[in-house]
Order: sequence, then C-alpha cells, then structure tokens
Amino acid sequence: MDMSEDRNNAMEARKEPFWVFGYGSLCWNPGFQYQQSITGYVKGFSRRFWQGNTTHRGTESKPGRVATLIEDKEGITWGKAFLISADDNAALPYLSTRECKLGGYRTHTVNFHPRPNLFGSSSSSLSITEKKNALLYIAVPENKHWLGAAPLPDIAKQILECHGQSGPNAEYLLRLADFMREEIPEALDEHLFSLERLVRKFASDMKICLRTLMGEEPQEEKQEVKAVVPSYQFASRIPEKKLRCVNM
Ligand SMILES: N[C@@H](CCC(=O)N[C@@H](CS)C(=O)NCC(=O)O)C(=O)O
Repeated sequence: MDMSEDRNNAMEARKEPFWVFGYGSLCWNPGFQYQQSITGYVKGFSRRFWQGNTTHRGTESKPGRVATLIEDKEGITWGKAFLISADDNAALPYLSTRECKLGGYRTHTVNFHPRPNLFGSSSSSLSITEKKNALLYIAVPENKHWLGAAPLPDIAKQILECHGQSGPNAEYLLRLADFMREEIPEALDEHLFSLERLVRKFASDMKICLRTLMGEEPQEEKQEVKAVVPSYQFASRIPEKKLRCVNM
C-alpha cells in the first residue's frame, strides 16, 4: 500500500479544506481547531495497540502502547474525522510534531466513510454521508517505536504499568473505549474492548483505582459498562488537556 508522505504537502499546497481521520487519542483530544467533526470509518485497516510510545504515554525505559492501524482486507476501523479549514496553518504543523516527530507516525491518505445517518439522510445531508478523502497518521512496523503483536494480557499489563508526559497509558485506552461506546455504540472492536476489560480486571486485582489514576475524583468503579445515549459533545466533556510534550 502506497504510504507516501507527499500527499500531505499536496494538501498543504492545495489550500482547500481537508479532513483528518482520528482513531486513537485524536478522537477524544484532537488538540487543533476544526470546522466540524463526523464519526465514521475507514476500510482495509484494523486498530491495534502495537505502537510503542516513549513520550506521551511511556518513557524510554518503559515504553507505553498506543493505537495504530494494520492492513486488514476485511478490517473496518471506526473513529472521528475533523474538517480543517483552507486557511488553517496550525493544524498540520501541530499534528506533524505530535504524531510524526513525537510518535513515529506517518501520513497516509484514505477514503473516510461517514457514519450512516441514523435517521434517514435527506438530500440536503447527502454530502455528509458521501465518502471523503482524508489524511490519517499511521505507525508502520519500520518505525523505531514499533512494538508489534503480543498476548493481550501482556499488552494490558504494560498499559496499566506505563505512564508518560501526557499521563497514564491506561487513560489513553479507557478514554478511547469510552469514546467508542458513547459516540459509536454500534461499532465493534474486539481488540480495544478486550484490552479495556483486561486493564479493568488487572487494576481491580491490584487494587488500583483507575479513576484516581486518571486524575478524576475516586468514584465507585464502573462494575459494568452500560450503553449510553450517544453524546455528540464527548470531547467537550473530557477535562481540557494540553499535551505538554507537544508544547504548541
Ligand atoms: N494517529 C492516531 C493515534 C494518535 C495518537 O494517539 N498519537 C499519540 C502520539 S504518540 C498522541 O498524540 N498521544 C496523545 C496522548 O497520549 O494523549 C489517531 O488518529 O488518533
């Protein structure tokens, strides 16, 4: 699959509004200005916590694990796309620092499929449901932070133990799982939700309060996960967090 980076420059050169697709922390903490956001999916990829991270969610000596995409002909990965305006000159440099410089990701252009309109699309909203060209940031096995596959319990233990400049690695996983459950409850992701279940189990076994770990008031631990009414302001309900290591 051609993962050339020159399309990024083409998007910059064209100076037209463009879409960025997020499937990890960008879903719940985009960190840049955007005109609108739409949940939806990309085909041909599956999400995996196979990318190591030594800045945001880990250290050089104890790298954490963050999300990337692996090629999977039958794969569908759900997330959120953000429309960035033509005259925005800040988003791409910010993402290049956050994703590429600090995270080992590279750009790739895909077709983004907006989530089918749950209430029947009128002709006026047809443009919202049409697939769109989007930029995404993917970590490929050749990058220096790549960790690759491991037994899920080992990945879960690593996530529970690691912490970086942006906070606990567990926060990254749990916020992504919460985002998917609350904004796209129909989306399946066995890898993500199995990891969430394992992290919650190991935290309970080790008497670790995840709410405290995530810097929230200690509360009664979620005993079971209930489907909730989709909230379209998910990101706005998460405490604003500027990523210190991006420093932009
Ligand atoms: N490219 C993926 C993953 C992005 C991601 O998680 N990047 C890391 C860079 S290492 C990050 O920004 N982490 C911020 C954080 O952990 O809060 C996405 O579209 O969401």
